[in-house]
This record gives sequence, structure tokens and C-alpha cells, in this order.
Amino acid sequence: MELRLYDTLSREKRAFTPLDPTLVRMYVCGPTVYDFAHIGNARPVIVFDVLFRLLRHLYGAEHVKYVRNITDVDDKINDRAARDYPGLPLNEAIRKVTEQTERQFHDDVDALGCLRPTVEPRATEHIDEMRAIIEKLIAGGFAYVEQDHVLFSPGAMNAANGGLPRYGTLANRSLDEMIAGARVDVAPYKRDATDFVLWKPSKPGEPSWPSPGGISTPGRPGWHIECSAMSWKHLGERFDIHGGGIDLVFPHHENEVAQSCCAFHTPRMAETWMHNGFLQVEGEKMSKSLGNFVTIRELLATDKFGGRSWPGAVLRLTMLKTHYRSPIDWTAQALQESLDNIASWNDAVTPHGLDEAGSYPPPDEVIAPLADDLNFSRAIAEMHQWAKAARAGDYLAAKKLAGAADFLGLQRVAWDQAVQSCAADAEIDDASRAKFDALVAARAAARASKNWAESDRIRDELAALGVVLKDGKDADGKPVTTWEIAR
Ligand SMILES: Nc1ncnc2c1ncn2[C@@H]1O[C@H](COP(=O)(O)OP(=O)(O)OP(=O)(O)O)[C@@H](O)[C@H]1O
Ligand SMILES: [Zn+2]
Repeated sequence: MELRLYDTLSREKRAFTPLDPTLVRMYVCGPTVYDFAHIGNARPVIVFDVLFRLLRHLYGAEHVKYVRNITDVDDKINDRAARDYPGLPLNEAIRKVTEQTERQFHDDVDALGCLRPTVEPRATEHIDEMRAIIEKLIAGGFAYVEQDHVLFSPGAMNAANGGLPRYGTLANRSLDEMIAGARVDVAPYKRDATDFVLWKPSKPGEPSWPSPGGISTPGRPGWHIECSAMSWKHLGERFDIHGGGIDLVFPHHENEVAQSCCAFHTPRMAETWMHNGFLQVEGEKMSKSLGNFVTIRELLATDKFGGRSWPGAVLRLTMLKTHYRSPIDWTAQALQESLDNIASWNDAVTPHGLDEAGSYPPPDEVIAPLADDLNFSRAIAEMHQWAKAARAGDYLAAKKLAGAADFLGLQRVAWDQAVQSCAADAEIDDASRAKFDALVAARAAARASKNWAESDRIRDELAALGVVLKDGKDADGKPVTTWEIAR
């Protein structure tokens, strides 16, 4: 079966041909480990997990290598470590934060039915490779040392002749435009506004390593060089697929391409670039900085979103109902629908006595849409058809439904329990009720004083709790706003 994938670089869906069919190589940018992952962060993990499963199916499980890194060096990690463990030396505190966050991340994505990647490299274990790439870039005239920093020069890359891609191609931006649009207050160690950091000095007490480029003081790597180094170490100079969220296209992936292609004198880093769309709340990207996020853990184990906890299979199915490149609006109503789907699938397969832990083969009717740039919703539409037939007594349809669910990682073993635990409509407790009432009142006050920004902020905060606002009229016909759990 032909696999077709959309490539961000060429902006088209193309037939996928691995560089080496005996080892298909995929790299996906992983989490920065300083806090619980939110459900937006789970989207690339789930999307590329399905692709990993598909590649294993098409090429053989032992012929696919999936690398997803762990970024364990970052300012946000340092800040969190200093805040949470003020009594400990910073390096020890950092280790505590990163080890604990990595464990939490694994528990969470395991619960979402994701397979572990073949390799999960940590940035701090690849500093030698980062230094080696930086030395190559300096030697090639693509990078320079200034005030104990090493900077990459996109201008030098585009001035070089022969065989290199032009900087800006992946993001579809021209360097000239970027220069024109650059802010005026450029850091003093940069020759050009578009130059980016490969290596920087560490502050006292921060993690540090011997620096490249003849710099005598110890330092630490920039973020982009980490992925060039880890993909090189585990997949080589060129590999098949590089993935991540759409927000990573620029600057992160653009800079990875620049570093890797200039260091290894190659025209491409990855043959296919794939990016998932945003998971959104009320039309905005779910993100830590906007504060409109709900963690995977909260969804699985608390009633923070939509007034009840949600089984991993329900979260996963909800994620798979939307094409991976389209935005998803994350609502309690969508989760409730997925829960209903799983309940009805459970009813459809249970009478046929299929082995719940057994892995039935995925039907071609599911592989075919997935091989067409991961068309999840067409695959799920097939599952609904089989459920209908299975309910009417069709054993083969039940087996196909089970096979599709197993292939998609929808954890059939947990269906029965999931359905039971969610059967009773969760009661909204008094504390939540009081909190929602207070937020609605605060929003009304903000609107009365024409503070629209605050009123929008509160609406978003409620949306992130799975609560929607309802405009209505009171007994005297005056407009009032009430709330309800989105269902
Ligand atoms: N709302 C979202 N929808 C889809 N993917 C997302 C979303 N937010 C982050 N990602 C993806 O999650 C992965 C981990 O990213 P990272 O650890 O940098 O999170 P982040 O972008 O810092 O989160 P935040 O945006 O909340 O600050 C990346 O592939 C990123 O593209
Ligand atoms: Zn990366």
C-alpha cells in the first residue's frame, strides 16, 4: 500500500519513499521537562504515535526507528528548580525536577495509549555532539564567536554557494523580510538581527559544560542545536521524517535545518517535514503562557474539565477525530461524544466474546485512509459502520472493529471499566459551583465597566474548565448570563 504524507517544506502531499526501507527513521521534538504536560502537548505525541504504528505495520516493527528527545536543559527548568528546591544546589534541584517531570510525562502518555519511541535521548547526554556540530559550523564560516556566545549566521548560509537550502524555505519567509522586520534592540553580541544562538555562557551555579570555539568560560547550548545533535547521533545526517507542532516550524525547525545542512553539507535534513495543528480553547492555542490549559493528568484523574475525569481512550479518540493538520477545539462536549462512542463500541463487541487483550489485525479499510496522510476521521467512520453491523450480529465486523481499535491504540481492555465509571453523570460539587458562580459574577462586573479584555479572559478561564456561558433573561426580562458544563 502506498503511503502519502503532506510535507511542510514542499507544501504538498507526496508519495513517501524511505531513504533506506530496512530502517525508516523519524524524529519528533519532545517535551521540555519542567512541569506537567497539557493536553495540547499530547497532540504531537498521539499523532506521531499513530504514524509510528503505521510505519511499523508497513515496513515491519524492527525496521522503524522513532526518536523523540527530552529537553532537559532550559531556563524554565532552572527557574522551576530554584523555586521548588531552594535549599539544594541548583544542579541537584534540576535533576530532581527533570527526573520527576520525565516520569510524569511517561505515565501520562502511557495512559493515552502511546508506544514508547525507540530512543528517547536527553539533551544533557549529547553535549559532545552539539559541540562537534558547532565546531563544524565555525570552521565552515556559518557561525562566529562573540562575547563568549556562538552565533549562527543565516546571512552566511544564504551567501554560500552550492548544495545548501536557502534559510527561510521551510517557514516560507525570505531572509530580507526577516531582516526588515527585526526589532531594533538587537543583542550586542549579534552581528545581524537574524543571527541565532548556538551556545551561550552559563550564569554562576547554572549547568555548564566546556565551551566550543575556543571560548575559555563554560557555557550551555541553545535550544535548536540540541535537536540537530540528537537526530544526527541516532538517525544520521539525513533521515526520513521530522515532526512536531506547527509552532515549531519557525524558528526551531528552520534553525535545525540551517545547522544540520550547513554542518554536513547536505541539501536536506529530513525528507518529509510534518506538523500537527493546534489544540485550541475558544479559538486560541492552548498554552502555558495564556493560562488556558488543562493538564493530561487533570483530565485523567480530576473533575477539573467538564466536571468529571476522562479515561485515556476517550482523550485519545477525541484527538483522532480531527485531521492532524487542522485545529481542534477542546470541549467537554467533544469528550462526552467520544465517551458515548466508546460505550456503543463496547456494547457492539462485547457479545461476540473477543479477547480484550488480544491484538486483532488492523483491517485494510483502516490502513488505507491512514496511509493517505493520516486520515483519522475516515478510519473512525469505518469503525462506526462495523459497530452497527456487529450489533446486528456480524462477528467479522466485531473483529474488524476490535482490530482497528487495537491498531489505533484505543485500549479496549479499559473500555468496560471506562464506560462504567462514567455511567453516572458526575455531580458538580459545591465548591466548583461556587467558583463558577463567582467567575460569572466577576465577568458581569468587568462587562459593566466595559473592561472587555478582562471579560474575555474570564470567559477563556471558564472555557478551560469545560464551562460554557449561556445568555438568557431573568423573570423580569432583564438579560442574565448563567453557566453550564459543556455537554
Ligand atoms: N496547543 C497545542 N496544540 C498542539 N500542539 C502543541 C500545543 N502546544 C504545544 N504543542 C506542541 O507540544 C510539543 C512540546 O512543546 P513544548 O514543550 O515547547 O510546549 P510549549 O509550546 O512550551 O507549551 P506552551 O505553548 O504551553 O508554552 C511541541 O511539539 C509543540 O508544538
Ligand atoms: Zn526540536
